[in-house]
Formats: sequence, C-alpha cells, structure tokens
Amino acid sequence: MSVFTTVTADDLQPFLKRYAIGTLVDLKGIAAGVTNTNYFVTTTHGRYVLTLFETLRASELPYYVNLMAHLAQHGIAVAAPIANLDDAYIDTLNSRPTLLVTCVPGQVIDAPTPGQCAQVGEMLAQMHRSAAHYHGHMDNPRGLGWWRDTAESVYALMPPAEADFLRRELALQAEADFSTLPHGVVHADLFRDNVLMDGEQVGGFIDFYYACNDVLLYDVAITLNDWCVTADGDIDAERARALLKGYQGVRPLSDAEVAAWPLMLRGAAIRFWTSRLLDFHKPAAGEMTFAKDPGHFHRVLSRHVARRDFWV
Ligand SMILES: Nc1ncnc2c1ncn2[C@@H]1O[C@H](COP(=O)(O)OP(=O)(O)OP(=O)(O)O)[C@@H](O)[C@H]1O
Ligand SMILES: N[C@@H](CCO)C(=O)O
Repeated sequence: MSVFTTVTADDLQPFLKRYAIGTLVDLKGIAAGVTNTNYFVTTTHGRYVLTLFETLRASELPYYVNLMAHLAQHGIAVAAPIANLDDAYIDTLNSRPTLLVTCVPGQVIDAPTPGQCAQVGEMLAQMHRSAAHYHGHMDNPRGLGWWRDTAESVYALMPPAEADFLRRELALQAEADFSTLPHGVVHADLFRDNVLMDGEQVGGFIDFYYACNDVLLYDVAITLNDWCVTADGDIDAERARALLKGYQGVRPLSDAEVAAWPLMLRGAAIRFWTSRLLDFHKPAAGEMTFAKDPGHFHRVLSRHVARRDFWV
C-alpha cells in the first residue's frame, strides 16, 4: 500500500486554495509505490498527482523538484511540478512536505518491446542533453563508497562464494577510472516502474529522488539492466540493441564510453545488488518498503561477467 498519510477532501480543499488549479472534483489514493504517499487529484482544471514525502525533508527536495521543472520546460516527458501562489513547488499538507505534479499519460510496462526500449533510450539521451545546463548539483550518495560500505555490512550474512564474488567485483570497480567520461545529471533509478509508457511513446519519467550528478553512461547501464533483462537475469540482445540505438541516435557514445561500457554494466548491477542486500538483510526499523530479490542482480552481474558481446 502506498497511502501512509491519509488525506481527505476536507484537508485538500484549503490546500488547493493556495494554487491556481481550480477546485476539487475527485481524490483517489494510488496503490503502487512504496516510499511516499501518492494521490490522484482531479480538479476543475485537470488531473494531478499529489505526493506527501514520508522520509525526504523539504530542505532536501529542491534539487529534484527544480530538475523536474527544468526538464519539463525543455520538453522532456516528465511530471511537471506545479507552483503555488507564492511561487513555491514545495508546500506542506498534514505535516508532510508536499508536491503537486501534472499527471503523465500511460502505464508501467512489465514486458517492454524493442520499440519501447528504443523510445526510452531516446528520451534518456534527450534528458541528459537538456539537463546539461541545470544549475543544481548533488554528488551521488549511492556511489562506489556506498556500495563498499553496504557490502561490508552484509558480507557475513551472505554465502561465502557470493561474498567473495562481490568483493572481487568491487575491487575491479575501484581500479576503474571513469573520471574523464561525460558527466551530468542522471536519473539513477530509471527502472520500468519509474516510466509510464503511453503505447509506444514515453508518457513520462517519474520518481527523480535518486537523481544526482554522475557519469552519463552509468544511467544508460542502470536503465538497460532493467528494461532489457530476462526473467533469469540475462539481457535480451534485441531490446538492448534497440535501447542503445535509440540513445545513440541523440547522443552517440564516445570511444572511451564504449571501452568503459562492460565494466559500467557491472557497476550498475552492483549498485542494486548491494541496495537490495541491505534492504533484505537489514531493513531499517519501521521501514515501509518491500524487500526486492537481491539474487536477481547477482544473476545480472554474473551474466555480465561471462558476456563477450555488449551490443555497441
Ligand atoms: N505524474 C504521474 N502521472 C501519473 N501517474 C503517476 C505519476 N506519478 C506517480 N504516478 C503513479 O503512482 C505510482 C507510484 O508512484 P511512485 O513509483 O513515484 O511511488 P513512490 O512511493 O513515490 O516511489 P517508489 O515506489 O519508487 O519508492 C506510479 O506507479 C504511477 O502509477
Ligand atoms: N529500483 C530499485 C528500487 C528503488 O531504488 C530496485 O529495483 O532495487
């Protein structure tokens, strides 16, 4: 469930008076999502999504929210934040930092086609291009240092062979130098459940709360590792080629990026193997998230290690 903080029509009516989006017609809790409280809000002007942040504080939100606004202004398919009459995106409702965004069309797709992967690749590259002049900056809080610290905290709880494998992979990542690759703003969590597809088109990217400044190729690897994956953790070559073709139609990869690509795919898999291991073995007290299978990213990583053809 994902209504952690209940909002009633009586709560919302005075809140909406601080905006210029008409009066309340309908309010409906959204079942999907695991971190925040989300509602569909229909007003006399249209349909919006209301998010009450359950863990992020108001002071932490401007990087993400201003980024969404920046991307929307550049024509990227994202949910656009709505400003209140004080010209602020972040307001407060029921003691939670609150954001209203436009409702984007489409739905989450479990089994994407190569054509849909191509569209996601294209939109991702356009997002990278259009965020090049975004002024906010946030170092990646879940970079190599976080992977290592997280791995250290769970090694003892893992089968020894898996722990050794993860140790070796982290050592390889530590030796890599990605500092000269193109950097910029990355979504960093562009899984299928963070994109709404409107038929063959991208309806909108959502959930920018892991966005940060990092290597652009890392974002491509994270996206491919989820959009082009098969049930057993392998990568579907047809979907992978389509996603990369869509991406490179807008931002061709440099020779240095092509050379870094195999290791980048492995790093992107480690990022989610370690976060899932942590959620699985050490769920934070009172945490409201459902632990996802860490073994999936162990398999994705193992397949990448054995791979000889990388679709670029
Ligand atoms: N702007 C939007 N337009 C249409 N639907 C949206 C929008 N934002 C969110 N949704 C719907 O709400 C669902 C939950 O949103 P989201 O995944 O962002 O939840 P969360 O709990 O905030 O984040 P997460 O689950 O990643 O931790 C989405 O799957 C989608 O169906
Ligand atoms: N997309 C992540 C969860 C949210 O960060 C995962 O599937 O592990």
